[in-house]
Amino acid sequence: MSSGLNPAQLQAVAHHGGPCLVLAGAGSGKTRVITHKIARLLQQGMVPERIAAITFTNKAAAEMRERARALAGRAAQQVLICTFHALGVRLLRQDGAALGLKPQFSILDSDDVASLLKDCGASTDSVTARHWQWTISGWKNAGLDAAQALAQAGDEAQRQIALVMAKYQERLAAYQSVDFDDLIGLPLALLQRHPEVRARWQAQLGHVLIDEYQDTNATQYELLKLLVGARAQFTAVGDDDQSIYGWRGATLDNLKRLPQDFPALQVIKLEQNYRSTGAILRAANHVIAPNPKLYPKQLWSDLGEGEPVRLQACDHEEHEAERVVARIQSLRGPASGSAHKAYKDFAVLYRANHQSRPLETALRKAQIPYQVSGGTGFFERAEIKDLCAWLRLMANPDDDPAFLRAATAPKRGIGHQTLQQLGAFASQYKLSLYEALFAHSLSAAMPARALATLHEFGRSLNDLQYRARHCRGLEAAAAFLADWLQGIGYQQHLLDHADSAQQGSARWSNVLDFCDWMAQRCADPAAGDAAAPGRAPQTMLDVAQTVALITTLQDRQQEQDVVTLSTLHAAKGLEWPHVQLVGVNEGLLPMRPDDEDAAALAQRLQEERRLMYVGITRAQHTLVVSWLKRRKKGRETVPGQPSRFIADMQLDSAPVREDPRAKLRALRAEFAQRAQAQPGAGTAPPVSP
Ligand SMILES: Nc1ncnc2c1ncn2[C@@H]1O[C@H](COP(=O)(O)OP(=O)(O)OP(=O)(O)O)[C@@H](O)[C@H]1O
Ligand SMILES: [Mg+2]
Repeated sequence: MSSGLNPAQLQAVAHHGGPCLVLAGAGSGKTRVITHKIARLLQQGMVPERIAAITFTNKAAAEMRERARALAGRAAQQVLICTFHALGVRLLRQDGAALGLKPQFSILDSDDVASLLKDCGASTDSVTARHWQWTISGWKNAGLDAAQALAQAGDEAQRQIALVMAKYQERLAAYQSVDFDDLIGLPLALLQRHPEVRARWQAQLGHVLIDEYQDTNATQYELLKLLVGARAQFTAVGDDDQSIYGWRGATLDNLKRLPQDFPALQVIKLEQNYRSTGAILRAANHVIAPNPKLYPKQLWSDLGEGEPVRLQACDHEEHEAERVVARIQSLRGPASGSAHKAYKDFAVLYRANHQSRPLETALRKAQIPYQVSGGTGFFERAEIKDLCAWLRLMANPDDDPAFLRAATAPKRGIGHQTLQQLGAFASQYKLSLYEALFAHSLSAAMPARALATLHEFGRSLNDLQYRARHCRGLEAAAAFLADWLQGIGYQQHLLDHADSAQQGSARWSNVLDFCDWMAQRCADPAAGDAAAPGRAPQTMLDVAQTVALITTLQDRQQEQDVVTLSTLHAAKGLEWPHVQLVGVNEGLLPMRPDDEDAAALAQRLQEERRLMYVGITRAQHTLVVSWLKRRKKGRETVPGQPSRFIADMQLDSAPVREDPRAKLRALRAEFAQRAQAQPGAGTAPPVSP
């Protein structure tokens, strides 16, 4: 079990009888320490239920469970491996009664919270409402209740928010509901106020392990302290350079506090990176260098220099997406070749969710299977599926699944029964639904009113198709799209069916984004189409045909071998052989809100820099970084600048000669491992700093 661990990792795994912190850079095997330590504890006879391992995401938890099972067999399945929030649920379901919470309490998601806040008097304007929601969440994360928030409110606006918070908390209690912040805050209150519950949990947990410790927030830290108690049997692993959740209240102070709060803390540093080639690691080290150092560390790799990191300047998002696809296709090589690579070896990472849309479009066109991690894929969104159904029908009126969806999105008086009757008629005469619509004998098969609504739908489709065929140029396209959406009342439909104003406007903004893309495709190059210079203008019908092509591909969701598209945040802790970072532009990464003061901005930039570091260090063998010469800003297209982080990577710097100490370290590690393998061997020598 100790095989595949270097001496420092082994030291962390073997450390027993007190608190342990592994502090190390990306790819140095911190997560590996956790899985091996779970296995070691089980091997030493600890009951699985007494071990808890806390990860940052459900995905990371699933992966850790899998790895632990591979190492330790079935016993690992009983180990509690979950996120802080899932642990909170466990605590509350088991012992929440002490706080007046029934075991079957419900958990509100962010949209539920938004609408409940609105009921409690929060602003109905979506931007302000979001600000209120964030403020309340921030207070709750800082451990403040409504009365404390009111007492420390700096101005009238804050007082208003605190008053709404008080109502909101009352309603939550009345509805037996909790929000995400409560999943940490309430268990903390539970353990603080009820010594007998606290003692029981402390006795139950033999060892607690925490991955990505740098991203815990103050409340999570307090909860952890109460869970481990004075015995402090825990192992935390983390990297201050990868702290990327400051915006959600995570604080690096937790790293500083650990040695103060636990004087017996054993700190172990890992320095060898097992993930990335020298070229990739060097770029990562250069990028993070300007940030202030909490704990200095020097990462090295003996995987060789590898391929240079490639930089690409792209004309615009679509161009970038095409190059991403081309690279995947060329690296994958012929399916039969020895160098053939799987789709799952590739990841494309970006700063913000909305950046997935052009990538998804290009991957679909090239029939490359992908999954969007950390969010819903653009083409999976209900509103985009609705619009695509209409477009598919314009391209091919005989597309029955599209007919069924478009006929009811939005609802226009065509009921379930009418569609069933139409379907029965169509299959009897071997017609498509659309063809059946205009068949003479249909009138005998269905009531006149139903027939009239169906005919009206058919006529509006015909009309759209006719207009789409003749629609060319940006202005005509914009007018076509506006008329279409207005004609079917789509914006109202979204607002009526959203759980909150915020959700409705987010969906509408996706629709507008999609419309922008379509309009650009129809743009007349003579009119200066910035997004697609040199491309022939298309009619709206051509665009509809492209959409039909890319959205009717068979559903590849179930496939395992897929390219990953992910935000940088959701990529934390993961690794892929081939990584492309896209949209590495000033204004995108670093992302820059306008309304911050200088001090906040400096903090923000440090966090964005860590995010870039996280992105680079996901790559094992190859890394491509691209930026856009023209990028979208809201609804406009503006000239793009490469991110400052690109210059900081110093891609043209000569490869440094391998640190001569690296070889010595590797030798020493090998020696230590051999010594371990010898019967009767002593403990591993301590690792030099
Ligand atoms: N001693 C080792 N020998 C061989 N491979 C190792 C060793 N330690 C770690 N690895 C491998 O290196 C890669 C990175 O390890 P791991 O994911 O545990 O690093 P990490 O420090 O948790 O990274 P991150 O900071 O990105 O979360 C994994 O593929 C892992 O299997
Ligand atoms: Mg990790």
